[in-house]
Amino acid sequence: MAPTVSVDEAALKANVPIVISGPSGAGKSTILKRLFEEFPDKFGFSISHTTRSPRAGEENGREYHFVSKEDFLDLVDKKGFIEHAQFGGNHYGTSIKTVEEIAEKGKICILDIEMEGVKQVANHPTFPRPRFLFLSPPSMDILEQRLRSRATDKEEAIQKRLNQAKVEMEFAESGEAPHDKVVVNDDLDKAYREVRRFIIEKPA
Ligand SMILES: Nc1ncnc2c1ncn2[C@@H]1O[C@H](COP(=O)(O)OP(=O)(O)OP(=O)(O)O)[C@@H](O)[C@H]1O
Repeated sequence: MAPTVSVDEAALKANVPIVISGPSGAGKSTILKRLFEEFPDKFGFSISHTTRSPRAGEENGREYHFVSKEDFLDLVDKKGFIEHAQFGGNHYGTSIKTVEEIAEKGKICILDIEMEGVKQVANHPTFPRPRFLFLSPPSMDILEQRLRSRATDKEEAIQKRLNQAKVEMEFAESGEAPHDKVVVNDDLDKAYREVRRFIIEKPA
């Protein structure tokens, strides 16, 4: 058994990371963009590791930390990822070190993670529990309208996202979900204020 990587618990407790999740199209990017614009120095957005090759214009350490499959799997063994997954033959993961370095700079790390990753973070053996925020669309119909008007996906991709959204909503409503707060993104300004309050105001 490989030894597990060490964790800077003090830094992660002083600046508790925030995990934001929610179906594709719920508005996570829109709300986070606003938050980073309003507070340019307060947050860090974690950069993932991947085994896929860099695309033209991508830089190691900017879009991703590009690593070999061997190094990736070695870090998996050492429990060095708070969550990781495989898509299309490539591995992707969020390392403890990346999140920790943001906390050590006195910033709050914001993690935009999908449902399976959320489960892994919540069940990680050594990583201190972050705070979990779920962003929900007001309804499936409105989610569908937003995905269509975003106009970034083909029909098949939209159907896939909607099916996955149902699974995510069911999980969020189940007792197993770790979410500390659910924000419904109906009116964008209102949802933004709720997200900001949750993120900025630490729990008592
Ligand atoms: N409250 C809102 N009212 C109307 N439209 C909204 C609202 N919030 C977000 N949108 C729009 O919905 C679309 C989806 O939002 P966004 O891309 O931020 O979702 P996301 O959760 O980041 O999705 P993904 O996980 O696929 O990146 C965008 O076109 C955005 O402008």
